[in-house]
Amino acid sequence: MAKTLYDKVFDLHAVRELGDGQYQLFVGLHLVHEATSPQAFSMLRERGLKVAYPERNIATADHVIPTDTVLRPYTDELGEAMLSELERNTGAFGLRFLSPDRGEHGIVHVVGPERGLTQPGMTIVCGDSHTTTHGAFGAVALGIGTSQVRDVLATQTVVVNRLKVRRVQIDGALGAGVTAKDVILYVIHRLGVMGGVGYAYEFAGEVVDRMSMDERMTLCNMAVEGGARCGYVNPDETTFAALRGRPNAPAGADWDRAVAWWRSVASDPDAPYDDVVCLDGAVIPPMVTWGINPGQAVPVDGAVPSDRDADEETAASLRDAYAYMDVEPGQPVGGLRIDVAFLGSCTNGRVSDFLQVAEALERTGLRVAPGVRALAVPGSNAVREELVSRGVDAILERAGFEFRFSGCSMCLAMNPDKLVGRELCASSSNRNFKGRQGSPTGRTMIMSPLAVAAAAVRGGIADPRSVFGTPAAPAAPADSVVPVVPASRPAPAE
Ligand SMILES: CC(C)[C@H](C(=O)O)[C@@H](O)C(=O)O
Ligand code: SF4
Repeated sequence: MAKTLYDKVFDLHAVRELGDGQYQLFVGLHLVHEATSPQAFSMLRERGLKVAYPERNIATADHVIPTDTVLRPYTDELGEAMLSELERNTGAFGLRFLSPDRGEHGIVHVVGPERGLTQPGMTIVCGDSHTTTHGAFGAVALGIGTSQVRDVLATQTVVVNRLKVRRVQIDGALGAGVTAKDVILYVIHRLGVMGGVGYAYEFAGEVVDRMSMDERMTLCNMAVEGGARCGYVNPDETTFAALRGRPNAPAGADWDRAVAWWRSVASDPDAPYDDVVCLDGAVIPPMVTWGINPGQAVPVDGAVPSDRDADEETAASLRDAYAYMDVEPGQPVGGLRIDVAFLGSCTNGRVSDFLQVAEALERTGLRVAPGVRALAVPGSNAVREELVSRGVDAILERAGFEFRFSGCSMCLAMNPDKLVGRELCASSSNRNFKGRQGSPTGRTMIMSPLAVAAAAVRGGIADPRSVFGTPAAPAAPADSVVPVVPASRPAPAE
């Protein structure tokens, strides 16, 4: 019987059916970070349990680590304490730890793919909602909670519900200057932030087929912001080319066998879907959020929507957003003054994101506007080293960006990188919730890296197509978008 990738991978990993739509699923790869693992390790200790398959559990540090230095001990005491705890836990339980001290660290959703750990046909979990990112490689990748982190450590299995599958088919061609970030903001705006609840999103169609792996990761990263527990793209030649030669990818005869198997897990052409949504790529504009959830987005040359014809619940959430963001219905988003520009995160902190911005800044000679604090934070240390080797750090710094060490940084501000007071931030991250970037009253507008750069140089929200001209920088070649990881130590901070 024809099947989707989701159903094939799910069935191959289902250990047993528990009833009520629940299954015990074997986990191929469990990624661990410092924010959601401490309690899980404590629970193992309390029960005297070991980690069942240590080699299938790999840890990194991302949420709390500072980005202005790599020198230990960190001056931020909480960050230092949480990192030390992760070091202790991974040491005691025999997990591989991608240590900042060896320059191996990075945001969990950046390091998995760049190390070739993320592969098609796998089940991947992590105590982090944006685990959906790994679906870009044709994996079934799910965010889990801390008690499930405990379960996976102890048994390498997790109890999950089987999801329905919605094919989100985007055909046609994107306009010049329109990026994967705009596509996913558009999808979420159209289908709603709760539209994907109960579904896995299979992203497909001509637009997705043409995307690089970096772009597919941006797309899948935010599937969860549209309510989908999992998002994926069927593996194809782009996927295989990106995996070839990576440290943990199969090699030699194993490679050919793996590729044959990876092809076989892709959705069958006649696979049945629970729902299909078809979108035209040509009509997608550069998007920017104006409100307090990722679905409250408009074209960058659009205006804050009115609550006039909205149902009561929507109207209430619109009014909440107007008040928090200090905007009015009908007000154009273009020109809204920003205080901070943040380039980075697991959504858009990869090599091609920074290359695209550097190309635009260098070509136009534009500089960050006075009064704007602009941060460029690579998603991993390997990304940072690749950017430095290409001279991208110098280009960004000449244009007025601070070029930092890698981490989650101001995406969530569980570290010293925070907004202050009512500051408004143009951000390439994925969430614009109230207080998300570290100040309880801080404001976030989500957009593509190019739009962040446009806002940085204009001092306010601006259409990247008019600031930098079109067509925008071509995407980086597919073989360079995810660097093959070096294992060197980061250069010490000045
Ligand atoms: C800290 C972690 C639990 C959280 C998540 O699950 O996504 C964070 O990464 C985020 O982006 O909000
Ligand atoms: S970069 Fe942001 S979204 Fe991604 S894992 Fe870190 S905090 Fe979460």
